Amino acid sequence: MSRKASDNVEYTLRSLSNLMGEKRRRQADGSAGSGAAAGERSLIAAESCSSLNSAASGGELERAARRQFQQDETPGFVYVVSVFSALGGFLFGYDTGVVSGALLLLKRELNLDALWQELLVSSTVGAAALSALAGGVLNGLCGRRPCILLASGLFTAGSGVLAAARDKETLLAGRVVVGLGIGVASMTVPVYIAEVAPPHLRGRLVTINTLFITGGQFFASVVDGIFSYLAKDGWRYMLGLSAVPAVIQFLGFLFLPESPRWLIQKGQTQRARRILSQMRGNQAIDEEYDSIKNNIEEEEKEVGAAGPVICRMLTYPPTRRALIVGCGLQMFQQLSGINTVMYYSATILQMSGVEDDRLAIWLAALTAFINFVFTLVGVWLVERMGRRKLTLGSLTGTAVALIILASGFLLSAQVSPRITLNPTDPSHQNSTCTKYSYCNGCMLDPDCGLCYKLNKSSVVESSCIPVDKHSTMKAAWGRCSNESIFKKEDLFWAYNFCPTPYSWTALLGLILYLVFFAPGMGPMPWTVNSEIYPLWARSTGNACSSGVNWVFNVLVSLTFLHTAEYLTYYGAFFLYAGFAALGLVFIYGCLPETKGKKLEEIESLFENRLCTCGSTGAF
Ligand SMILES: O[C@H]1[C@H](O)[C@@H](O)[C@H](O)[C@@H](O)[C@H]1O
Repeated sequence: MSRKASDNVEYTLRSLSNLMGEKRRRQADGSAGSGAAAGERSLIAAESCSSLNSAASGGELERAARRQFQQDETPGFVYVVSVFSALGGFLFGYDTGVVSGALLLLKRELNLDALWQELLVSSTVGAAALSALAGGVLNGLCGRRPCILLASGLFTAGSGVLAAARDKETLLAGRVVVGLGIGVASMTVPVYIAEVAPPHLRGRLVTINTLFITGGQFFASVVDGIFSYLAKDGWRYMLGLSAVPAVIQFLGFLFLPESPRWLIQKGQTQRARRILSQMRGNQAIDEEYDSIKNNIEEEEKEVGAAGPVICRMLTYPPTRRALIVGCGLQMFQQLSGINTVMYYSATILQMSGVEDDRLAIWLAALTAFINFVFTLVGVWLVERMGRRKLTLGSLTGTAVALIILASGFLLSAQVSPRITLNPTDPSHQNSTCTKYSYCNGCMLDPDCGLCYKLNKSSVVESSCIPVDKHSTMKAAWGRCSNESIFKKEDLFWAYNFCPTPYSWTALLGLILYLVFFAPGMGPMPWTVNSEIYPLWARSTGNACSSGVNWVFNVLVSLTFLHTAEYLTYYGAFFLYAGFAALGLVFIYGCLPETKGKKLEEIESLFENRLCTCGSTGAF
């Protein structure tokens, strides 16, 4: 740095600290009239900014100084608004997570077959995909606040219908309504938080939404655990409980404000100014307000306002690139298999030697807890490491963990115990279970399980028997058909897994997977999408990318069992590892760093050709 430049920097920092001292003094005096003070503050900000601009390392320094200037000034109101919005994330997590436990009870009480169970799970995710897409139009037309109110209204209505349902058709209707709420919330909440947050806190506050998603999933698994002991009507509590946070959010948002950025776009400038200054406390808002306003005007000049937003997005290169990056991130999040791993976690843990089947539901809670705690690590890291490094690091770890997980299944398959006994079915019914000579084939058949004894640690006297239709915890007939008797006789029943000495490898893979996935690949796709689109394209961009997330969520979960049947479990997890590796290449090449930038500055990051980020030397 030249002498002149460093003098300049020093001068700038000194004047800034003087200004801050001055400002604090004035606050303590409490003497300045608010109007005059605001005017002065604007001048101060303008002055500090213009001198900063002339500094040698201009942009970077300006941002650092601005951050310092603003750090302890963020009013609590921004946090309150963010937490109330993130209740949408909590409901998203709760309602997607709670259904597995509820189904265990429902299938017995309402005699649900496999198709209906599948319908009750996928209808919600399918409805979420559709409403996330429709949410783009609603957000653009009505604003963020009415959409959040609509989502919490849908959550409340849906949980009411579910709790009171008398038949499976009503249950299906309730699950669809809840799904519609999830879709709208999943695309609106991150956008709203990003628009009200100051730049230096934006990543952290939006990531809190994902923390609430994983928190909701964890809470759901605990509720599932508690109410699973209540065989009659336990599911009503499980499904109905989400009405509580939904009502709280609805009531809260009756009093919370609209996004100032949306208001400026709609020409409601007075209201926007008032809300912005409420969000920024005693800081000068003129600079931010002007930059948002100028940006909107420039965007309209550059891109025009005619035609559907999605067409304008696709024909304007920076937004087209942002859309590819946003949708790609969401696609790779789901293709890395998070929801399969979560869903399958109880079995993986059982494989590793946990024998008590009652524990299965609590083991799922443990997995959800690890996911939650490590999302918290993401909240802590996002403003330190930045989005790019965090996502790259997280996906690398996720890919390695998937390879370990897959190897665990592979090793287990290779030493899969032989089936030594072939007892005949007392009712002489035809079953596929008798055709398997190794446990591995028996475990992959959803209709069969392994009944065996242990001699030291090796499996002896093993047979592949049809599973009981009402409970996967016991066999339909024979030695393992009565839980209390077979446990006394030192017999074991394995459904969906094979007892092998390598099971711990899968357990290690599972834990590593969550530890790496949760801080980065879990939250970053949502966080990055909330900030990479210019205002005119933000609702549509987020609607599309959330839609992609939900569509791939359905695809991956629905195809898992078939994939496992064709490729076996280790094949399925190697496939996810392959997707994660592809995702790494994509993210390395295409994801720019958005940390600390104003939303209005981010568009410029997509001005260069797509996938040139890796060549700029930024990790
Ligand atoms: O970011 C979230 C989070 O990682 C959840 O745990 C997962 O279930 C969702 O599919 C994902 O979108």
